[in-house]
Amino acid sequence: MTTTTLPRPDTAAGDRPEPVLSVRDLRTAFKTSHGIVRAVSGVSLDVYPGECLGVVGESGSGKSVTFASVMGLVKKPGWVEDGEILYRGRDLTRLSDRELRALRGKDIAMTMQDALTALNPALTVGEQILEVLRAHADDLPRGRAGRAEARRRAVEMLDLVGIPSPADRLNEYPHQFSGGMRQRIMIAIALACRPRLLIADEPTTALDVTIQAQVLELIADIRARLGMSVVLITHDLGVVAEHCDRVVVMYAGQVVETGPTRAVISDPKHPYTQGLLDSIPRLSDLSHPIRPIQGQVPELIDLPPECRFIGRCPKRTPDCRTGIDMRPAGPGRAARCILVGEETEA
Ligand SMILES: Nc1ncnc2c1ncn2[C@@H]1O[C@H](COP(=O)(O)OP(=O)(O)OP(=O)(O)O)[C@@H](O)[C@H]1O
Ligand code: NI
Repeated sequence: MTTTTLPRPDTAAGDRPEPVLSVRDLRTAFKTSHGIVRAVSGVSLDVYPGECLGVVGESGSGKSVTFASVMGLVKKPGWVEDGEILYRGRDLTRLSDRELRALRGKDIAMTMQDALTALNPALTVGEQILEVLRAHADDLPRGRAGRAEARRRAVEMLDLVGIPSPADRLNEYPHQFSGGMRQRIMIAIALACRPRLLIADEPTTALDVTIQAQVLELIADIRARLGMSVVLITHDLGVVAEHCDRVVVMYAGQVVETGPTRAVISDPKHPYTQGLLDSIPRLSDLSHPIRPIQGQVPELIDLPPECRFIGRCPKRTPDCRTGIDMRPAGPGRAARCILVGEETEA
């Protein structure tokens, strides 16, 4: 398939700076006993300085694998087959493990979907933050002064994420914290070296609604204070609507729609995005009944070239069998649907 050229985001407000992160035509696969699972097939996206980008899609659409690829954390039987991952102009797919380790935490940090398994149960939260600081903070003095300074920063981080009495709680283990607090701790660890880019993978799935809102507010607040970019991975378009400047909608390992959040939500161009909207009570037009998208995500093995949404699409036509690349769909927008061009011309 040809390389997808994404339109630049709306530049009406002035020229956009260069993206912090540019993913181009990324392909990541897993070898399984059933065949090769193509979890990510040709994903392209950009993250701009200071923005919050939402990445949304149902379970299994390839959100986590896309960003595990960015972090160089895809493990066997998986591998990155092809594509470019440009971080401030450097292609991360060409870096050695050592160079990638140096970058992780310091430049790009990711909080994992499952806070309990991502934290080390055998180390206190203080030790885990100090580990990151020791590995990356090159401005720390040597010896005792350095240790004291690292500790001070660890307390500051726990305080920043809203953990009460941070100096005391530094010496506690992950299991001594609630689910919401563990998510905060993971964010504290991720932020310890003040990365330029934070990738938050489903930071709120396991949390109750009030705590969810708190964690998202916290990320927004820190983003504003530290001026970093955030990628918020979620299956909840409602979360995207509230917190993200732009959105990337993924389906079956591909990007199917991208654009400024407000534009995409008020006028979705891809039937899958429309389907996601209709399945969310808060966002769907209340004059229509709320309905989940019928059918299932196709198995990602030996997929034909046709549109991957064809089996579930209420608007499918015989032409959808040929498959399609992303098409421009308005300022800063693109969608992978043959109806897009026709609609604009009509
Ligand atoms: N270790 C693995 N072995 C085989 N296939 C895998 C593996 N990890 C992921 N996959 C495949 O990649 C697909 C995409 O997974 P991914 O975790 O990226 O989805 P996701 O969009 O993050 O979903 P969720 O919302 O459930 O987190 C999965 O459906 C699965 O088929
Ligand atoms: Ni995931």
